Amino acid sequence: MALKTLSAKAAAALDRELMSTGAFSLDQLMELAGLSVSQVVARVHPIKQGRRVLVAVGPGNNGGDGLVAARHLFHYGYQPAIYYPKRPKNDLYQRLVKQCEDLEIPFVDDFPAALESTDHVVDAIFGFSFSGEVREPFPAVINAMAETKIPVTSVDAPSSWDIHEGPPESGVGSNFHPNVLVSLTAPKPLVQHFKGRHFVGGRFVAPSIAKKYDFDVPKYEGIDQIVEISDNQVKI
Ligand SMILES: NC(=O)C1=CN([C@@H]2O[C@H](COP(=O)(O)OP(=O)(O)OC[C@H]3O[C@@H](n4cnc5c(N)ncnc54)[C@H](O)[C@@H]3O)[C@@H](O)[C@H]2O)[C@H](O)CC1
Ligand SMILES: [K+]
Repeated sequence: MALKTLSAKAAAALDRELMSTGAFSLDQLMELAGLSVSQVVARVHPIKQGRRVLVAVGPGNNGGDGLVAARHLFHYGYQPAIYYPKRPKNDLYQRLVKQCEDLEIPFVDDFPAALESTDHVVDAIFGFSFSGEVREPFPAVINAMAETKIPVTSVDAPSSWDIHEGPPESGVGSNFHPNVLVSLTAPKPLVQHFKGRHFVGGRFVAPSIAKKYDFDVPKYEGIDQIVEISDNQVKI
């Protein structure tokens, strides 16, 4: 099966469709997206390789996926820590933070310092709504993720990459190549520039909606929320 990519515009429209005609709430979609991310981390970084996972959380829904993933990882036995410098006031994010606080997951302020004591990193800073040049305080975070030897799993997009064109030619993000990518619902065109392990997650799209948006739902096995795919399965 050839997996088609979704443009940033189509991915945003799909999200709106799932929450209107699809009758999902944002909480539900984010829970399933974050659950997929947690399953990918557990698959690529089994707990015996180290329990500590640093989750970098951005200001939008990509960040929300990261908060959900941190909660699930805690319940699997990992020791997550969360870097969340820009916190919107909205109720959904506040509830996700409270759920993590109740688990005593630490919130850290100094991302480069936190990188010194972790075994894996989740990049949940920006997803399909990222555009332009990376604004403060995120350039130092992207640079640190680009330079570290610790494996990085990016949620939906390597943060700072253009959703269609991939890594910027110069400046922040030009040298950022995460080890693992979890595309949510469908890969975005930037995957043609991505060389690491690639998974699709977000097992919630009805066939009728996928057909309307002209993409294929990958074949998930059993009860898995994720499926690993190879480069030659993706059609740009
Ligand atoms: N259908 C699904 O699979 C679902 C996907 N989800 C995830 O949601 C993101 C998209 O979320 P959205 O809130 O639209 O945007 P982002 O998180 O990508 O980013 C918006 C956020 O970032 C700020 N921003 C944008 N550009 C910059 C910049 N250059 N510098 C600094 N800050 C920037 C902007 O102001 C916003 O605050 C998708 O990728 C999935 O990960 C959902 O969970 C639902 C289900
Ligand atoms: K990301």
